[in-house]
Amino acid sequence: MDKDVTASDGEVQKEDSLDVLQSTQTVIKEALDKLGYPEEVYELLKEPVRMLTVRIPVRMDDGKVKVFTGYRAQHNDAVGPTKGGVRFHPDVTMDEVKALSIWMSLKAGIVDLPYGGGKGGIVCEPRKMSFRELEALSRGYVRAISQVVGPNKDIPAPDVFTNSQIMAWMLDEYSRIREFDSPGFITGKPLVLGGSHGRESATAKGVTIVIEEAAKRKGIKLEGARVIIQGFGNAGSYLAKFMHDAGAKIVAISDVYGALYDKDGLDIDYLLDRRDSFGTVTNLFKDRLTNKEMLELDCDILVPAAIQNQITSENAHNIKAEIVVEAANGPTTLEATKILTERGILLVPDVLASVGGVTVSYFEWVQNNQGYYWSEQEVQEKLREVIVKAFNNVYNTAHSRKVDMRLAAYMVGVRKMAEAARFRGWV
Ligand SMILES: NC(=O)c1ccc[n+]([C@@H]2O[C@H](COP(=O)([O-])OP(=O)(O)OC[C@H]3O[C@@H](n4cnc5c(N)ncnc54)[C@H](O)[C@@H]3O)[C@@H](O)[C@H]2O)c1
Repeated sequence: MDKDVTASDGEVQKEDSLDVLQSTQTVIKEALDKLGYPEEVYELLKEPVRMLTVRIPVRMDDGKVKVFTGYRAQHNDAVGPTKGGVRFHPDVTMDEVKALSIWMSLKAGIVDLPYGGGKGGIVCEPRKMSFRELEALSRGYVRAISQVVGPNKDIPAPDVFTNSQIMAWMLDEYSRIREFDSPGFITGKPLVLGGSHGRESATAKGVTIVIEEAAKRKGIKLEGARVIIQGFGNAGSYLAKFMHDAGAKIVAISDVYGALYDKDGLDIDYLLDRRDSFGTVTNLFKDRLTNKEMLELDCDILVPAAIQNQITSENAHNIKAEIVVEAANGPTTLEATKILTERGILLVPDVLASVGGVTVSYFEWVQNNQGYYWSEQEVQEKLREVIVKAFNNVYNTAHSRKVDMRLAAYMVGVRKMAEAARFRGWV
């Protein structure tokens, strides 16, 4: 069975998140070694500098109090304040939050933002909670972490199952506690509360730009290119739309229920129209493939945009794509990365491919700080500039240092943080 993000088997999920932390640490170690940093730098960067666990009591609609567990990890603040999303999910674990905070540091380094990485999570089942309960939980979380967050300390954002409404409640709670309006405390806000144009589709826009750059390197024209996208949620659905608009042929898409395939290209507008708010649509069709079958179909570009551990040593030999772009976090194992690279497939790793979200979050924070707001076009132009530069930097590092794209991305991502820590006299 696919390991679902909604899997109820807590043990399996815990093992997965430990794997994610361990494999992240493995690549960080390799990157620091390649860059010639001593062991103490790795000792500092292998774990967050600060990890807070909080208990949040919430009076539920039935009158009883339920106490939720939440986390906030701050990986490293040598470069600047930490930044990263808060996820609401029943399977959130401390190790997962730690690993995700490290990834945020790497992403910030790759796009050269003045941040370190942070991440938060609350163990809860938001799909079974009322609006009122979600508001109370969001406000309770901010009260519990208010001492360690702030516009110049640690800046939260949306993540899995959190959205602009939740960011608005969190902003309001923080502003009440501090007794002044501080829109730069959180990003991913509604536009009327200081949100940025282009934030919602930023991740998919970033992935689209990365695909354009990767396609150029492989001599593939996007017009008519055959694309497979796993996952039809926020990332996958916007991406399908952008790629479709760019003239690519989306031959397959999938969600948790299965995959749809048409070698002549799917009707993306129709599927977007029928998709529900959880990113599912394939359950409306009888003729479905499994996710596993879909990943091995013939195509030019494959984009895993759903969950982790999808391309492993078991199926990496059967992937037909020339380019694999990881829109999801951790969809390819380290073993599979090696296999794909040896086969000449251009793999764009998650820490590079999905930087669009944090980049536009940064733009939002900058606009909040200066109190001057940009047009959609300005946001898009600045995003393209940042992502093209980051892609070139990683691609060139991979070639000049003769390493795979994942290790190259980690080398680029970790360098600024390590240097900043050194200049500060920490290591
Ligand atoms: N949305 C963002 O801004 C953003 C930013 C960075 C990284 N990501 C990563 O992209 C991935 C998708 O995020 P999202 O925001 O689109 O999530 P989402 O919850 O909106 O959508 C997830 C999609 O994956 C599908 N899915 C769930 N379990 C599956 C399974 N076992 N097999 C196949 N499909 C499955 C769901 O049906 C849905 O279509 C995640 O790994 C996330 O961490 C997202």
